[in-house]
Amino acid sequence: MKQQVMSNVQTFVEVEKQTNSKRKQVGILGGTFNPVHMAHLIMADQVGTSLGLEKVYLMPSNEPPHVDHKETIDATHRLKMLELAIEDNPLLAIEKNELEREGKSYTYETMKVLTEKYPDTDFYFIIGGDMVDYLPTWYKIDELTQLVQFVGVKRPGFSTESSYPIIWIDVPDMNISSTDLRKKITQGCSVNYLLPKNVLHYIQEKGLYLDEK
Ligand SMILES: Nc1ncnc2c1ncn2[C@@H]1O[C@H](COP(=O)(O)OP(=O)(O)OP(=O)(O)O)[C@@H](O)[C@H]1O
Ligand SMILES: O=C(O)c1ccc[n+]([C@@H]2O[C@H](COP(=O)([O-])O)[C@@H](O)[C@H]2O)c1
Repeated sequence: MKQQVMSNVQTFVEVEKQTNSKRKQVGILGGTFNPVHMAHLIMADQVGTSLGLEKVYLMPSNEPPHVDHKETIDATHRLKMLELAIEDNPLLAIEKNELEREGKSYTYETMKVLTEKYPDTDFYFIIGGDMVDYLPTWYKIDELTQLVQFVGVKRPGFSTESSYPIIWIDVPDMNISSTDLRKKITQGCSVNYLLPKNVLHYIQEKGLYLDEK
C-alpha cells in the first residue's frame, strides 16, 4: 500500500518534475457532472494548486461505466453547465474525449488514448473518497495504474484505505452531491451556493431536473 500524506506530496511532485522538467503535469477529474457542483470545482482547484499542476481537466463521461447507474440528462446540458462553471478559473478546462467516443466511458481506454496522444504529459486522475472502494472493480485497473497517478479527495463517511497507490489531498469536507442537488431542485428547495450561480440560472432557464424521480 502506498499512501502519501500532504506533507510528502510537494516532494513527490517536485521529484517528478525534476526527473524530466519538460514533462507537463496535468489533472483529470472524471465524472458524470449531472450537474457540476461546488465540491467538483473546489476539489479540482485544490488538487491543481496543491500539486502545482498546469491544468485540471474536468472530463464528462459519455455513458458512466457503472452498470447500475441511472440515466443522466443529455450530454449537451452537462457540457454547457461545465463550460459555465469553469469560465472564471484559468486553471480549469474541459476534456471532451469521452463525449466524442461511443459507448461506455472506461477510464483505462480513455487514458490510453490520452497518454498516447500526449506522451510528454504525466496524468493525475482525481477521484472522490467514495470511489476508492470500487477501484478493484474498474476495467483493467492494474494497467490503468501504470498510466496515471491516482489522487484521492477525502469524502465524509468513506475510507482512505486502498491497495492501490493514491496521493491523498486534504480538502474541507463537502457533503454535496449531484444526487442531492437533483432532489432539492425537484422538491423546489434552495440550491443557492451549492453550485455556481450561472449554472443554476441555466438549470432554471432550461427547466432541468424538475421531474427527477
Ligand atoms: N462532495 C464531494 N467530495 C469529494 N469528492 C466528490 C464530491 N462530489 C463528487 N466527488 C467526486 O467527483 C467525481 C465526479 O463525481 P460525480 O459527477 O459522479 O458527482 P456526484 O456528486 O458523486 O454525483 P452523483 O450524486 O450523481 O453520484 C467522483 O470521483 C466523485 O467521487
Ligand atoms: O473504468 C472504469 O471501470 C470506471 C468505473 C467507475 C468509474 N469510473 C470513472 O470514475 C469517474 C467518476 O465516476 P462517476 O460514476 O462517479 O461519475 C468517471 O470518470 C468514470 O468514468 C471508471
